[in-house]
Amino acid sequence: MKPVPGAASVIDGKAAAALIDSHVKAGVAQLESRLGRAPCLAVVLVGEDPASQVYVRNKVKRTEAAGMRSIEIRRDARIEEAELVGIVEALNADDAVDGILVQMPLPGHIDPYRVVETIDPDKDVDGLTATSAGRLVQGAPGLRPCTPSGCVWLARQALGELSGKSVVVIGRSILVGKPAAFLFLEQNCTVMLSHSRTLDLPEHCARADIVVAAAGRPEMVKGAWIKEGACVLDVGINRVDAPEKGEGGTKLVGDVAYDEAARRAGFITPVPGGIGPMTIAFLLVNTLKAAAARAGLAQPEAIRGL
Ligand SMILES: Nc1nc(=O)c2c([nH]1)NC[C@@H]1CN(c3ccc(C(=O)N[C@@H](CCC(=O)O)C(=O)O)cc3)C=[N+]21
Repeated sequence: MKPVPGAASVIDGKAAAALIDSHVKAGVAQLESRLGRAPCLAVVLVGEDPASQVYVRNKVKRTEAAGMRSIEIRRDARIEEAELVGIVEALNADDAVDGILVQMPLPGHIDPYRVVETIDPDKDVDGLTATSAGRLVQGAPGLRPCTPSGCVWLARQALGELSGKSVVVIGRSILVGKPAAFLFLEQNCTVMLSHSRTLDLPEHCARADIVVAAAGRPEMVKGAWIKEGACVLDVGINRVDAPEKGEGGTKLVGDVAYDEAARRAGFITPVPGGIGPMTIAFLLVNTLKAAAARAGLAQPEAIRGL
């Protein structure tokens, strides 16, 4: 792909995710006979948050479409921490379960760290446990967080070899910002990890070949900050009021002021239809990887390099 000045190529995350899903499906077919069963992802959803319900439904649908087994465990928001920990322990002990995802956020009376740390690191398809984070930092084999994996994959599609490129990551969350910094470092990028206390963020962005916006603040990254031709990856998914859609209307926007940024960027991901679908694609990739690794089998050819 070649950038056109003044008109960014819009990265189609849905199409990219569909391509990765098809590789996963082929990989499942390659692995299944040696495994003697389908790879299996278990999703645990606590409470009734409507956005979470949508994501979980999408995950289940795409897991099954790729030929994998899906287990969905739903519990009332009043569940006690010990019971939730018990559910995770049972999934750890179940040899037919390859991946465990506990949907965040959890209700306030539950310590998310305690629950996450219960997950067997070899089944940690979110890459959220301290063990997975340590493996990433050390460059050791392990499961990597899905959203940052999607960011790196799309940046490689857009820009090719990433070695030496400068990256500004905005946001230092455990699930996205911090692992994104280390995954781009693994690609030999020069990484700046910025956050709410960073001074002169526009000046840092102006030098970045790749901007990863993951602060959770609607449209905070302005078009004028973006270097001509840069690759802008918008991780934010913010539901905001949209009075133009009538009373009570809402819409989804990212962390990037899209229209402005698209006039300067070489490549940009939209919201929705950008990074979001890639997150689920890499969740499926991780489930397949976990299934192979746990069985002591080689990674299926179809997902090599993912
Ligand atoms: N343990 C855990 N792991 C997660 O990975 C995790 C989580 N908890 N809690 C919630 C967030 C959110 N998340 C999304 C995944 C896909 C889309 C996605 O595919 N969005 C579509 C549709 C958006 C829409 O229309 O609502 C898009 O951006 O095009 C969005 C959000 C994963 N999360």
